[in-house]
Amino acid sequence: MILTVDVGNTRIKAAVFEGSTAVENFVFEKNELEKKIKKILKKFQNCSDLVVASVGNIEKHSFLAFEKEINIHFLTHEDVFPFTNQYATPKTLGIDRMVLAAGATLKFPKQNRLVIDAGTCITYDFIDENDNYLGGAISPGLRLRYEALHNFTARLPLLTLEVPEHYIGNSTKEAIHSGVVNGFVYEIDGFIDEYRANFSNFIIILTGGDADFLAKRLKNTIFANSNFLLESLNQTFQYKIDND
Ligand SMILES: Nc1ncnc2c1ncn2[C@@H]1O[C@H](COP(=O)(O)OP(=O)(O)O)[C@@H](O)[C@H]1O
Ligand SMILES: CC(C)(COP(=O)(O)O)[C@@H](O)C(=O)NCCC(=O)O
Ligand SMILES: [K+]
Repeated sequence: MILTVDVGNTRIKAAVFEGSTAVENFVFEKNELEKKIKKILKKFQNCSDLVVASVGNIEKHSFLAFEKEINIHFLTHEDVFPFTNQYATPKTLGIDRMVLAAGATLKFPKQNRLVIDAGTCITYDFIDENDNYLGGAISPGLRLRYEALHNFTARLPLLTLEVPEHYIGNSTKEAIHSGVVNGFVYEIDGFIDEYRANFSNFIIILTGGDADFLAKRLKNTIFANSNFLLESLNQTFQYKIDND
């Protein structure tokens, strides 16, 4: 069994895999890391490897306490990936984006793929049918948009997610909800339309903490898979074993 851990900028997601099946999923905060991992390893004593992708402020040493119990693989851009990286700054490419790109490449061979991860940030990653990773986009995620409006103005309240009644917001609150939620949805539909206009035959993978919320609201029909990053981590690790 493999324990996969995704350290994002908001929270930590983990899953135990038996082959390609996620047996159990976990979500927790950064300050709970050691306690939670300990608990998971106690429950799943057959776990042989722990595979981590971190873009948060959690480094390899945070896992050293488990070194005696389990093999630790803290992925970096120096690991083997199943695509050709054409990003101009490959060393600064987020490891989460590399893992998503690897998962998309392995799971959907010989086609263009667009991965959209709606987490703290929205990331767009495009891998063409010849397995070239071309890049994509980074923009603020849903909660970040609400927080930014409040943090960088004098008069805007901090609101939490509510679906706007109308695109014409008729109060401060409604205007903010419309700007954040509709802006979020229009942005993603706009990007998808742009890719569609330029590439035929491509698959879209939608993931991240806001994926389910989004999937229902996009003009484009896409199925959300909020487990795609953890599944991709599991697959990237298998690929690393086979190709190292
Ligand atoms: N319980 C929750 N705590 C925090 N964010 C949540 C929660 N449920 C849904 N979200 C949404 O998930 C987004 C963060 O997604 P996530 O994939 O966890 O981020 P990251 O991978 O960057 O840590 C936020 O924009 C927020 O709207
Ligand atoms: C863009 C990100 C902050 C997204 O993080 P997340 O929303 O998954 O927490 C992360 O992938 C990152 O730090 N990237 C480095 C810059 C780049 O990918 O080019
Ligand atoms: K993201």
